[in-house]
Amino acid sequence: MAGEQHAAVPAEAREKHARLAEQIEEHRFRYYVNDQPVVSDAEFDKLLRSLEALEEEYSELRTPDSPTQKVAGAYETDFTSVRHRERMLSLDNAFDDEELAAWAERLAGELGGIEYHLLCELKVDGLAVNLTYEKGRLTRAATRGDGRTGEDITPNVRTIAQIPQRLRGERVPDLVEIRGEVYFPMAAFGELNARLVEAGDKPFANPRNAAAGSLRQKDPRVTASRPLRMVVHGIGAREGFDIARLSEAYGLLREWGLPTAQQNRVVESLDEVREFIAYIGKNRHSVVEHEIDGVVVKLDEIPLQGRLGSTSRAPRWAIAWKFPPEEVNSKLVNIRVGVGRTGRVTPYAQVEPVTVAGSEVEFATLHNQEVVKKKGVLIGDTVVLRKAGDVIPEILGPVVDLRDGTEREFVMPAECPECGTALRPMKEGDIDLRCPNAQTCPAQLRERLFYLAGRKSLDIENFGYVAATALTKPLEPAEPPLLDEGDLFDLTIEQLLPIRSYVLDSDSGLPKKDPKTGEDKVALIFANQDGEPRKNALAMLENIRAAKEKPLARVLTGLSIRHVGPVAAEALAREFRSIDRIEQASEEELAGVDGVGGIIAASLKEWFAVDWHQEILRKWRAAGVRMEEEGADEDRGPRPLEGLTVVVTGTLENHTRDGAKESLQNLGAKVTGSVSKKTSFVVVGDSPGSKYDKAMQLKVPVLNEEGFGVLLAQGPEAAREAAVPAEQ
Ligand SMILES: NC(=O)c1ccc[n+]([C@@H]2O[C@H](COP(=O)([O-])OP(=O)(O)OC[C@H]3O[C@@H](n4cnc5c(N)ncnc54)[C@H](O)[C@@H]3O)[C@@H](O)[C@H]2O)c1
Ligand SMILES: [Zn+2]
Repeated sequence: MAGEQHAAVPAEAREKHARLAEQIEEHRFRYYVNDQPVVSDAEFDKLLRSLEALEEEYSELRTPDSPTQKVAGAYETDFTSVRHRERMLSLDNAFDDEELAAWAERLAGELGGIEYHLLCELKVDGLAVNLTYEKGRLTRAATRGDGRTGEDITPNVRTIAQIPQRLRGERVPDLVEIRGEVYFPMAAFGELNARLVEAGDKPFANPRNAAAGSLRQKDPRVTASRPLRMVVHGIGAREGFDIARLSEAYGLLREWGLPTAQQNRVVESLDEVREFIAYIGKNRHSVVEHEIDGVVVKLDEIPLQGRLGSTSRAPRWAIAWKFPPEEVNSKLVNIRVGVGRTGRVTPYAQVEPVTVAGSEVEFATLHNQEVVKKKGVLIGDTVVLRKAGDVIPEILGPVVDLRDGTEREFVMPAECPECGTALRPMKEGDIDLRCPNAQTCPAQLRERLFYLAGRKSLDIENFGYVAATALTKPLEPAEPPLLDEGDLFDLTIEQLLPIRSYVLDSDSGLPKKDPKTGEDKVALIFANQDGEPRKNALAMLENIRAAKEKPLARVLTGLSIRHVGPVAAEALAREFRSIDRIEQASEEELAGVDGVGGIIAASLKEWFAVDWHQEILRKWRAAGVRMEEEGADEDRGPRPLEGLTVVVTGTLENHTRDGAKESLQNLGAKVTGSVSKKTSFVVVGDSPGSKYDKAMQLKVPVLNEEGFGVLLAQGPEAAREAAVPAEQ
């Protein structure tokens, strides 16, 4: 019989099975014992799936000791092994809706008409732990191990503040096994790796490994120093209490002082499960402080769970919906540095292109040279790359166990990669290094031009990264048409036609490659092959010309004055109505403008004091760029409230908050958000809150809506008469 079955399986399939099984076992060992996996979970899952597919085809290969049939984790380790009273299982997975629906259908079939509920939970990406409480006291904590026996980690678990040593409340049972997940909060992960690297220890590749590695320490004092947390998500053996629904059990667990999840939801239909999955999928990074790799759907009725039972590795009454992986492993090919608009020099990682969370990733930011050090990554490392939603891709950590000695440390360059100027921190003590050549560094100028042409500033169409690069650092002619932004509005088509430059990829900003030669692609940017102007070059010039007429706030934004973004520019333009007036205003006057403040005021003063900035203004003015709002010189009418500072709080009956503010500003008053001794009046409507109390405390005159009317109509003297007298 056995002989016949063997004959049915081709030798290659058998070999492939053995090879895969061995690989899987090795990865499991690295993952569960060393806490240092060398492949991503997605890659691991793929291996396991191929093994399953093979066993699907040749069922003889599905022996009880196949990796597909076991809860992984029967290893000799440094810890004493302990037997769980009830088995700890893994979960079956659903990777698509079809698999989920098939599970739900099977469930309904087996229950044949009995009413039941589904409990949706988050799948916590941590490590499974079993807590045994006897007579309410925590007597043992263990890892899952192979599901029957795990590692005794009691002293380590006792260091986790969130886990009660003693259950509180009235209905504490004689015995209960609590199952849950210990995790490492994402936000604390970088800090831990930085500490490890500094101490010369191996950094962790991701938070899940950090959780496992921190908990499985020989010395519990080390565990105690790590910010581990836990969520409970199940019950094992129990004596002395009975409960009908798992969702109700969680309520009880919470009363006992155990950390249960906040997001669990009981539903009745598969469609509601789908809704929950969709909602969590969308809010994966905002609902909790830990990583989640999916949603677990469980049959809520505990007696019915028993009826369905389990396979050798997983319950039939639950299923795990897996989210697309956000972590992949890739090779760190190089660390390059980029120069930003303000000259800040930032290292960034270039990895072998990989697809993660639906998009291809080739670059990840590294922020500064200290971050590179703290992450402990070396050029040539295999690294764990994370792309979470719309967030910029990030390197979590290196896979240290794959190093072969050829990796090298990143060295921050001493000179600007674009203009060769020696880099330095702007202020003493700054971590960030900058290229001090703000005026003509092609990188900084390119970024400024790109910003100036952007939607928040002058919004110049046909003027993108390619044009900005070509105008600041062409390959030909040797002298670029723009050495700073001063000549922007004087550009002519004759200047543009001969420019040859790299053809940049709009995503990466790097030169495209010529498919034939493999070299960086170089071309005429503004002219076609016959040397005639391209349509979009002419359009760009036309749009630059038209931009001269844009409102003052946009022109101000386009000057790339530090901290002066569109909002501050708007406030400045509204208040002063011309660049000259802004320049002439004192630092105090500038700082007093709502939406401006001290930092921006100082930055403006600094900016106007620089010669080449003045030269830009001179050239722009000569070219006809708008330097003042229309009617700026006309009489603005009387300003009877000039010099007053007013706070408006609470709801007014006859004015909106903005309306009240505007009326005050039109009459020359300054409107601020917080009450101080310098405040002239506080206008209060209904439910005014703490600002009213503050006004009373500081004895600032308080106006009700009627008093506010007096202020607008008759001025401060009359308003003071109408003010609510402050408490003495
Ligand atoms: N990268 C590697 O080399 C490597 C090696 C081995 C395993 N792994 C990874 O480990 C995982 C496989 O481990 P597994 O067998 O534990 O399966 P699993 O992680 O897919 O699911 C089972 C586990 O989910 C946990 N869980 C989290 N939230 C839960 C909840 N709300 N309710 C119930 N259980 C919950 C439980 O602890 C349970 O043991 C996979 O993600 C796999 O990729 C990776
Ligand atoms: Zn430079």
